[in-house]
Amino acid sequence: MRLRVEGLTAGWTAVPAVSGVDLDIADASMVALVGPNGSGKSTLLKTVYRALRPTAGRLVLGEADVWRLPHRDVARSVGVLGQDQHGGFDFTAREAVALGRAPHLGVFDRIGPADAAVVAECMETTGCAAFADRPVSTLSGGERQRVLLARALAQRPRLLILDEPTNHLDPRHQFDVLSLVRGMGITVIAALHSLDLAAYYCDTVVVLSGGKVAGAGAPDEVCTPGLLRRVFGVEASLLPDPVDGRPRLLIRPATDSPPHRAAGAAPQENREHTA
Ligand SMILES: Nc1ncnc2c1ncn2[C@@H]1O[C@H](COP(=O)(O)OP(=O)(O)OP(=O)(O)O)[C@@H](O)[C@H]1O
Repeated sequence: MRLRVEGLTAGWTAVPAVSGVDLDIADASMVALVGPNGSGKSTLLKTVYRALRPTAGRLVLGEADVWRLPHRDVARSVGVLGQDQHGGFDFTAREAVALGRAPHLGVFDRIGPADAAVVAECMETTGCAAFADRPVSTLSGGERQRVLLARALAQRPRLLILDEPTNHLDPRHQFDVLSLVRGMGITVIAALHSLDLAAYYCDTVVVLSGGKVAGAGAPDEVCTPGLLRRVFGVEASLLPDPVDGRPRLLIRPATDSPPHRAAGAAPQENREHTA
């Protein structure tokens, strides 16, 4: 589903956290939203899934203004894995994932066999089936993250919003989650802290800096050493992956960063005591 962001301004105080943002996100594309801490990534995503009303501008999903659509229509179209979601700690993992079917049920409907099949499939593809009957409160951070993703997928969204989806995940599960959503043929917008994963998996990288778009486009157009130095204060090299040729980003500290201390070296102030 195509999403157009037009002159979007939003925030929490008189000073907007994002301002004047224009983006045109193509149907079925995978977009990484990157930027330093506090640059406005979550704020922007919240305006899309209607957790924060913009103070100016529009979000057009397909042909409709997101903020004029009935709440239920948005819930049916937009799946969310948010940064501060809880996911039903009192429920089992299967029950928590089944909550994703709610927008598709009538007020008095109970989950039917077709819904149960969707829930089972989403748990399987996200690797949650093994702990389907365990209470969410007993799961590890990474297991819980996968349950929340399964719940978002159980909505069968046409736009999937992921706010730091790789948080808590080991490397294998980070790859699995991003490969999975990339292969679904739906529009995905993911706030990511790993610039390397952003470049490797996404069609488009959007860089936010101070609430404004500092760059947007294909990874090799946007992830340039100059832009990444300016926005993140790091040195970066974009190289083709030696195996599959896709873009990889090597990041190192900027030359003016505090000096790197060798692993295992005692901090200066402790040395006298340990000598
Ligand atoms: N609920 C809130 N109330 C007040 N200010 C907020 C709130 N949420 C975010 N902010 C502020 O808005 C700005 C943008 O925050 P936001 O969470 O969008 O950044 P982010 O790019 O997602 O950051 P991070 O990478 O640290 O998650 C920050 O200055 C932040 O302190």
